[in-house]
Amino acid sequence: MPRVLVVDDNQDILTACRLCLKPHVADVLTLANPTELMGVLKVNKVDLVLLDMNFTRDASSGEEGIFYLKQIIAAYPQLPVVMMTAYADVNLAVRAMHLGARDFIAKPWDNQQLIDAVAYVSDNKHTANKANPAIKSPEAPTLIGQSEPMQAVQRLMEKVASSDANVLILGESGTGKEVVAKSIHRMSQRSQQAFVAVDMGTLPDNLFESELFGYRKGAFTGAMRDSDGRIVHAHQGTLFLDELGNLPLVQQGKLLTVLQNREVTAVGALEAKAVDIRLICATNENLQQQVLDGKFRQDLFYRINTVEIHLPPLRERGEDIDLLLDYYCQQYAAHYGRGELSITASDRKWLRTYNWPGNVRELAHSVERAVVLADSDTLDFSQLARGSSAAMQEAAMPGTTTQGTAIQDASMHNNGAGEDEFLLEYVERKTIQQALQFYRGNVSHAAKALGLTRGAMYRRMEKYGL
Ligand SMILES: Nc1ncnc2c1ncn2[C@@H]1O[C@H](COP(=O)(O)OP(=O)(O)OP(=O)(O)O)[C@@H](O)[C@H]1O
Repeated sequence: MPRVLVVDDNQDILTACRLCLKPHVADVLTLANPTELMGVLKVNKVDLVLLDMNFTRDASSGEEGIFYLKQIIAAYPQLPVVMMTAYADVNLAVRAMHLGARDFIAKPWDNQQLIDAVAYVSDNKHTANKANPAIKSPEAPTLIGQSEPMQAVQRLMEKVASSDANVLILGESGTGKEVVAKSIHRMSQRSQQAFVAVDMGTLPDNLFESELFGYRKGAFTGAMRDSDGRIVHAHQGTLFLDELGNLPLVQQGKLLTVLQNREVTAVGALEAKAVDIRLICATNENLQQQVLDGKFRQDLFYRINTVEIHLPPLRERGEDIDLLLDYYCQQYAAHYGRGELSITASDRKWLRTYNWPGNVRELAHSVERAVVLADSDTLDFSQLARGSSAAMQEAAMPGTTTQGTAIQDASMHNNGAGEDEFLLEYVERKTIQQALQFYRGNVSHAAKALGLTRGAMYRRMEKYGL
């Protein structure tokens, strides 16, 4: 049973959470002052954090909640965080989940919803959100792909795996750079050692050194014990630095020193520690151009790109689209306990020509959504098709595809990549469901709480089959 920390500056909410959760979890810790959050996490073992979005200092923007969420994720990437939002905060909930919150619950909730949310996240604590798992588990999904460009990638991976050469993986977002990194690790002689992934894109500047190099007790306020950094964790294994293109120049210099000397000095330490790591980096930026623009150090670039692997975008992988559709259809059908599901020939034809801006990640999410929403044993991709034509229309004539309310506003900001769309729909559906449950099925009350007209509410209920 999990130990839960509830962070909210409203004492009534803390008391209500404690009373409601106590019989269902190992322990409930409560904290009214969020500035003490990181200190509390340092000295208490906690399995889940329930974090309010809106603190009184900054009552309505949610920025403070986002700020604390980022802090937790940077310092404790595996710790699940469930955000507590208000009904109108659909945008914020989507943003928080993008940043790595595992789930959200909208206020006001009824007790069962709170208990269910905590139980769900603790049961699924290993199914990490994409933005969250900075130290990622080494079980890599199979790299699916038979197309000519993917066969070339496979051949290169096999060659490079047996060496200790540094590898730079380049490709658009969602093309599978992390899957490739994990596969190389698995095929390498280091496979029995750690695979440590660090998302440089979400690592705050001020935590760069302490996270990567570690720190000694007393090195700075709050450093209450010695801590090894991620590089030491990866000793004898593989260190995967994701989103390297975003690293500021000063930090590039520090990283280069470690790579050159093959040793790290923890913050506050007098002596360096020798490390033996295999380095794999990934980025969707054009690093060569960044070198030319003076944004990326040339010496670091040469050190990390001993072997470069270019992952082609999904739209250039031809028959792989069919393979991936089948693979994910099977996976999700099994996961959601559905029987055999199929995709019509005409849908397949369209899916082969769709340009998949979010690449394999978008395909996986689209199939998952279609499986979840399937009313028959044939998957329906019309939502994806509608989304893509709306996005094209929006690109051609901005402003023509959007309307008014809080919930509709949220979709305006998220009409781009498939992942955003998926999260938005998840958040929207769950918020509506929760409001209906809270108001015991009274549509008018729920619609009012959500800031929707009854018509808009019914349209959404129909869309989500509620
Ligand atoms: N060839 C593939 N076969 C099966 N699954 C894949 C493949 N490529 C990617 N995926 C899946 O697609 C999703 C995105 O992959 P991954 O995170 O490796 O992409 P990425 O290029 O690292 O993205 P980003 O640049 O956004 O970090 C994951 O769920 C991954 O399992």
